Amino acid sequence: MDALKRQAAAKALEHVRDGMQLGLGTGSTAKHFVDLLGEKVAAGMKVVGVPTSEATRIQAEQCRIPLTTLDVIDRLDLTVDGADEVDGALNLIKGGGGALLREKIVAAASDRMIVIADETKWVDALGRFPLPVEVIPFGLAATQRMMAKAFAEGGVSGQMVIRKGKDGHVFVTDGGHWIIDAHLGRIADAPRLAGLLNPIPGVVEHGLFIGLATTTVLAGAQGIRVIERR
Ligand SMILES: O=C(CO)[C@H](O)[C@H](O)COP(=O)(O)O
Repeated sequence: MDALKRQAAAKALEHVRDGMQLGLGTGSTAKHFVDLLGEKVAAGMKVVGVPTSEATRIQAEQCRIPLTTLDVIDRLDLTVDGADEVDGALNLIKGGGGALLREKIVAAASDRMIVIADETKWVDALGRFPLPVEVIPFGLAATQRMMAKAFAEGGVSGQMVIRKGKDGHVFVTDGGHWIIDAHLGRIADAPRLAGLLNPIPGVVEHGLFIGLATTTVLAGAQGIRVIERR
């Protein structure tokens, strides 16, 4: 599986040109991309990156990839990131690694977003992977009640679990928030559900990435498939 992730990352690297401003994703697949990009930079390629998490920032610094922020530049040419699920419309579930907020800010500031993944991430409908929702701890029960209402209106339901870290404590995001993983099963209309979650005050962001990915690179046993958004 790791070899497939690296293959997808290598394919995405073919889209990187000298002088590009890049969003750098988070997770085990994006980690391969940052590694490979670091090799290009060491060989003389000139790019600048905006990392989507502290983990990626540390990795990119180790790889000596020049970094900047969205306070200094206003647009990115390309973001390359992983995903937990990708559907046929290239809508995504992201946030398995807990970086969904910065990932969405960076993707939204990018002209293009290439999603890199092994083929197990390709799904008919989003939702088997629990939907990460980043929330403010204050008033959590009220937020969860509003989320349950949004889920019901969106035709889904399921358990909401506050994410814990490996140490057993509540997982805290880079932004200081918590994550609720919503076990919804199958989301028939992901754009509609995204629209229902957006206005909830205690919801900082959710892991439905609608209309952001322009390309998906899927690596499988039979080879690499590149799927462009229609
Ligand atoms: O959204 C993410 C992090 O917030 C990741 O991109 C997603 O979880 C996929 O990770 P991996 O490449 O390790 O399977």
